[in-house]
Amino acid sequence: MTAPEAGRDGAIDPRAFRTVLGQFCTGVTVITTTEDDGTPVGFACQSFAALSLDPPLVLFCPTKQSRSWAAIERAGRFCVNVLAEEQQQTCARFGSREPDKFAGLDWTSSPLGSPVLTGSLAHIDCTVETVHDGGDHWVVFGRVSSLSEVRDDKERPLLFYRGQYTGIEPEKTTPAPWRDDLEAFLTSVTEDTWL
Ligand SMILES: Cc1cc2nc3c(=O)[nH]c(=O)nc-3n(C[C@H](O)[C@H](O)[C@H](O)COP(=O)(O)OP(=O)(O)OC[C@H]3O[C@@H](n4cnc5c(N)ncnc54)[C@H](O)[C@@H]3O)c2cc1C
Ligand SMILES: NC(=O)c1ccc[n+]([C@@H]2O[C@H](COP(=O)([O-])OP(=O)(O)OC[C@H]3O[C@@H](n4cnc5c(N)ncnc54)[C@H](O)[C@@H]3O)[C@@H](O)[C@H]2O)c1
Repeated sequence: MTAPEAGRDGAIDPRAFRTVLGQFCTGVTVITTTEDDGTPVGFACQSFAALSLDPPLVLFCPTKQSRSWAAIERAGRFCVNVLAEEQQQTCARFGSREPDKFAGLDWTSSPLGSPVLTGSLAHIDCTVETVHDGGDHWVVFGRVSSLSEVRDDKERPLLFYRGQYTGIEPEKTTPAPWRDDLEAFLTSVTEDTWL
């Protein structure tokens, strides 16, 4: 496959951007909050990451037109639901413009009052800390208020890769052999250790 070319003025072609950035496989989250009247709100979000351990911060990037972000900004709080492999349909619904994304779904309230989707792998309850400009998106830093239990180490995450949903192979619920080396790398503490 030939490399995507930049436009004549050096601009990056949006399709090429998506194709190349789509090589970066991630998990998927649904980020939720509630309106003042208690109406639940949420959207599918791939651009989520751990940011800081001390203080405990996470980040996500909503598009500037997002009505879910407008609701989160008003509420000042949100809950990150880390999706499990079985939640593909849920993800598709929260990635759509369906008017009632919560219809027929089971959910409970987090300690801060944001929706926790039943069946999620984990959830992270946050307050909005700061908001930064990110082109056509905002970069939102959230302060972690509380963390869920981890359900079961046999559960597998939903993944998004090349613009499609995928998952970890069924038999791969235990660490691969190379994992020992990775573990040693991740747990070695040096001045520039990230985690
Ligand atoms: C796997 C996956 C990962 C995703 N990751 C992200 C992510 O990281 N960040 C992100 O922002 N989105 C992401 N999306 C897309 C997002 O989930 C959907 O766009 C979702 O519908 C947004 O919900 P909302 O309530 O914020 O949007 P809505 O406010 O319901 O709008 C949906 C979309 O319509 C457009 N829109 C809204 N209002 C207007 C208007 N007045 N005029 C014109 N257009 C308008 C916007 O582009 C908006 O994103 C992802 C989707 C999927 C499936
Ligand atoms: N960061 C985002 O806002 C983001 C991320 C993934 C998907 N989406 C949206 O979800 C829908 C489904 O996506 P698809 O099946 O067409 O996959 P796609 O082929 O558009 O996505 C491939 C990759 O491109 C990037 N990407 C796509 N849309 C982006 C955007 N608006 N801003 C920044 N990066 C973006 C992501 O890294 C994604 O993994 C589309 O409407 C897409 O815009 C948005």
